[in-house]
Amino acid sequence: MYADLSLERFMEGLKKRNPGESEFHQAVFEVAASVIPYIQDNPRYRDAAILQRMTEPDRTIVFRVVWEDDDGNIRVNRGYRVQFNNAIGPYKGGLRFHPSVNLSILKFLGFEQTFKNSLTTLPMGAGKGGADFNPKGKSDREVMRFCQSFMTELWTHIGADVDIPAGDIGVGAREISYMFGQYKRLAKEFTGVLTGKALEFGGSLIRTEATGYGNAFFMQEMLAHRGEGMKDKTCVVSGSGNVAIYCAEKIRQLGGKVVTLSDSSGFIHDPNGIDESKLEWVKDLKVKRRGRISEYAEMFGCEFHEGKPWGVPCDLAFPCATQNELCTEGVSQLIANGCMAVSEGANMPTTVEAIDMLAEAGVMYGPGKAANAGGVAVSGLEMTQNSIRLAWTAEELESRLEQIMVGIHRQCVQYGQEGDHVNYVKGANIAGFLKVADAMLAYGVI
Ligand SMILES: NC(=O)C1=CN([C@@H]2O[C@H](COP(=O)(O)OP(=O)(O)OC[C@H]3O[C@@H](n4cnc5c(N)ncnc54)[C@H](OP(=O)(O)O)[C@@H]3O)[C@@H](O)[C@H]2O)C=CC1
Ligand SMILES: O=C(O)CCC(=O)C(=O)O
Repeated sequence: MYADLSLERFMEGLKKRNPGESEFHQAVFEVAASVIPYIQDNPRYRDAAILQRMTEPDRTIVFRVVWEDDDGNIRVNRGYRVQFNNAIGPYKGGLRFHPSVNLSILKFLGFEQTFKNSLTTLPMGAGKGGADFNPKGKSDREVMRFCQSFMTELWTHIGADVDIPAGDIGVGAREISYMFGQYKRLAKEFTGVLTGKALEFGGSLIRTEATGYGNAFFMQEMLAHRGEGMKDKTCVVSGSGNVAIYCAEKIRQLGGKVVTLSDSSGFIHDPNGIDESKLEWVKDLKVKRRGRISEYAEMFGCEFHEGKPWGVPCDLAFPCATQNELCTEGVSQLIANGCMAVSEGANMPTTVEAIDMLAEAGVMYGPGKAANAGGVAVSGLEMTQNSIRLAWTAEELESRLEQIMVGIHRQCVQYGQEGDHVNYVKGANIAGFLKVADAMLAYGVI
């Protein structure tokens, strides 16, 4: 029935079934382009319609979230959980609170999560959720009331062996704590139903750092594969949230020099490098005071510019803010300045056309589903620790994280080697696909 499976026909069908979901189309296109040729060579996946099944979420839950602001106004938001695929473990993936959140964005994120979680080698399926709620400018009490209302609706759909949400944009330790407290109250049970929890109630050391650290480890592996290292490399990092901050921290520890950070208002350029004490100041600014990155320029006497940081000369680039933040214009600047490699901390930060340009220019490119898998990997380790009711040390966890990132790099090389270079997109997509596809084949037609 699917003997004539072609990328064009597949994408045509997908767009027809999911109209207007441009981010979801983009994420599927990127995977299908490398996986369809593999499926054609391995017809058991084609005949079982595995890719068609993998691109349809198991289910999508959409709900109203009503809460009261500090002035007594009743506010209404929309909440979601997309339970994408549980072939290799319970649904697992973050929650995003941002005004741009819609079904297209959550489906792209849930789809990517399927491959990412498979690459970690841990038993985790894929899900993603969130709400079009904007935590910016809200008081702690407002955020608490929103989180409690959100969880009041979500809690019956999740569970420690069913679906385990975590953080993403706009959801950090504060939000996870409010949601965990409400889950515990409603379910009358204390289980590891969320990850990214505080240490006092079942959280894991290194989870806060994991995505950013993992991204720096992945870059280190790509460089080592070419006989290079991080030492003395000038690095451009975008974002100034959880992923960006800890990516910058690990880059510095590995000997690189980070010269930019950004937020949605613009970027700072500090040619002297963002050292440890400046980074501690940024953590306080972003996590406690919830300020803007422009304040860094005032504090440390450097430049602040509107726009994105890709025009700043660098050896290495780390997009760590959001989807489609690195377009053809930014990639042209990176290439013109001699950038050697891009490693994605964010999910799908580089557009399809920009990825093609990087490949043509021979710039190494680590896609997010491989390079930022460290966060969900340590979430998986948090689940393990919750199950055995033990807490591992930071050293143990960081070493496991590094080994997982080395293993992901190895899988990319195994499936992505093309002549004398590695196609990391192809490698990550095929390696991630195989484990999930084989599990789905084993289950029969469900
Ligand atoms: N947290 C995790 O463990 C993981 C996160 N990721 C991905 O990493 C990325 C960053 O997440 P995280 O650091 O957790 O989120 P945070 O909310 O902690 O930080 C997000 C950062 O990105 C900036 N940003 C958000 N939206 C935009 C936009 N439209 N344009 C420009 N800048 C923007 C924010 O700036 P501002 O404050 O101005 O909005 C902020 O600096 C996301 O793509 C996420 O999906 C991937 C794997 C795991
Ligand atoms: O830790 C998790 O479960 C989720 C991390 C995440 O949302 C992601 O990998 O994009």
